[in-house]
Amino acid sequence: MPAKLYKLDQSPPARAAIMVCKIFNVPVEMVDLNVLEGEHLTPEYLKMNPCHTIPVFVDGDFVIHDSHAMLMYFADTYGNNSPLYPKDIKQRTLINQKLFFNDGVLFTRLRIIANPAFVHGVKGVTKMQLDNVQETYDFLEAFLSRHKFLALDHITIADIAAYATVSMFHYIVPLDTNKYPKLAAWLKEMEKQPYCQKYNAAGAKAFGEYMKSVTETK
Ligand SMILES: N[C@@H](CCC(=O)N[C@@H](CS)C(=O)NCC(=O)O)C(=O)O
Repeated sequence: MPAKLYKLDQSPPARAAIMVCKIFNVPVEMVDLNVLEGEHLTPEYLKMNPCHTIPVFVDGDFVIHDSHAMLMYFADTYGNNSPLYPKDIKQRTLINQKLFFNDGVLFTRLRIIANPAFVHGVKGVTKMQLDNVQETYDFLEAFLSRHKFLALDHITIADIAAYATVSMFHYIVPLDTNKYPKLAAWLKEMEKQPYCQKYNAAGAKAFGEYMKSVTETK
C-alpha cells in the first residue's frame, strides 16, 4: 500500500507537509479530508490520530500526526542532504527551534482564532487574540534581523512551515510594511518560491478570506 498524506488545502500545517513532499518527491498518495463533514472524527481516523488534527502521514503501521515531525522525516528520508535541513547539528538545532516556534507560537495563535470559527462555527475574535497575532510580527522582525531567513541565511524547512502559517495572518491583522521591512521582504521572497505559489497560495487565500469574514472584533 502506498504511503498516504491526509490533508486539507486550507490547513497551514497540511500545506507545509504538501510543499515538502513535493520538493523531495516523497512517494505518497494525497487524501483530502472534509472537516465540515467530520471526516477527521471517524473511528478509523481517530485510531491513526487521537488528536483528530490534519495532516496525518501513514506508511503501513508508521504514523506521523504532526506536520513538523513530518517535515523532518521527509527531509531526512528523501532530502539527500538538502540545505533545507542540513546535517550540521547547530544549524539543525536552529531550524528545529523555529519549527517549534511555528507550532508553539505562530500556528497556535492562528489556531485559537481559526478552529472555533471553521470547525465549530463560532464567529468573532477578541482584541487580545488579534494583539497576539500582531505581536508575532515583532518576533519575526527581530528574528529576520539576525538572519535573512528564520533560522539561517538560506531557506529551510522552518521557513516553509512558518510561511504556510504567516501567509494567512495579513487577512486578519494587516501588516505595516514600513514598521516590519524584514518581515515584508521575507514574505515576498517566500511568495516567489514555486512550491509556495503552487501549493500554498490558493489555500492560504481561500482560508484567509474566510477568516477575514468571520473575525470582526467581539
Ligand atoms: N501540531 C499540528 C497541528 C495540526 C492542526 O491543529 N490542524 C488543524 C487544521 S489547521 C486541525 O486539524 N483542526 C481540526 C481539529 O483540531 O479538530 C501539526 O502541525 O500538524
